[in-house]
Amino acid sequence: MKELFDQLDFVENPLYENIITDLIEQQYSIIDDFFSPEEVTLLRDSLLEKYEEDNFKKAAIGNKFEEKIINAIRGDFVLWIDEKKNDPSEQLFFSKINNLVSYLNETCFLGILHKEFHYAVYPKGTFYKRHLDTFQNDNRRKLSFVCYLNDDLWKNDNGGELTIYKTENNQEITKNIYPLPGRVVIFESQVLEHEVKPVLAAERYSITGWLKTR
Ligand SMILES: O=C(O)CCC(=O)C(=O)O
Ligand SMILES: [Fe+2]
Repeated sequence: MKELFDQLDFVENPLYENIITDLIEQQYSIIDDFFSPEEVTLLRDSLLEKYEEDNFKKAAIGNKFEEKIINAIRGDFVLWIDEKKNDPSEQLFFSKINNLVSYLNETCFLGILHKEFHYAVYPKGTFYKRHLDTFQNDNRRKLSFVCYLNDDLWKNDNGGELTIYKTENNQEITKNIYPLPGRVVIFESQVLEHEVKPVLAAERYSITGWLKTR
C-alpha cells in the first residue's frame, strides 16, 4: 500500500520529460530558459568575482595525473565548483541540478551518483577542438551539461558556438548551438563529439559539468 502512495506522489514534469525524449531520440537536448535572467545574472556575477580574483586555472587535458596544457586543443580557463561551499548562487544552481538528477534517476534508472561542475571562461580568440568528453580517462561520465551565462547582448557573430557532430544515415551532420543566456545543453558524454568554435568577440561564460555513474 505504501508503495502505491509513493507512486502517487510522483508528479510528471513536462520540461524534464522533454529532455528525456530528446536524449532518447537525438542524444542531446537544448533547453532555453532553464535558468531565468535573474539566475543567470547571479551566476555570472559569481563567476566574474572569482575570475577577477584570479582563482581560475588554464584548463588541462587529461586527468589530474597527466595535466598538460595544450593551447592547440583548448584555451578556456576553469574553476571547479564545490557544492559544499555556502555560496548562495551556487546553492541555487545545485538545487536545480539536483532536482533534475533526482527525476532522471527516478524515471530513467540512469544511476547517477556523482556530479562535477566547473565555471569556464573562454577569452576572445579561444576555442575547444572537437572531442569526446570521455577522453579524459573517465568513462563514468554519462551526461554532459553546459549552461551559458553570457549576457543579453550576446550576438551570434561573437562566435563560440557549440557544434555537435552526429551520424545519421551514414552521414555526418552538425548542429550549431549558440551560447545564449539561460540556455542549457545536455548530451550523452560517451556518444557525441563536439567542439567550441573560436570565440571572435567578447568573453564567453558558462558552467560545464558531468553527471556520472558509480
Ligand atoms: O562550452 C561548451 O559549449 C562545451 C564545453 C566542452 O565541450 C567541455 O568543457 O568539455
Ligand atoms: Fe566537451
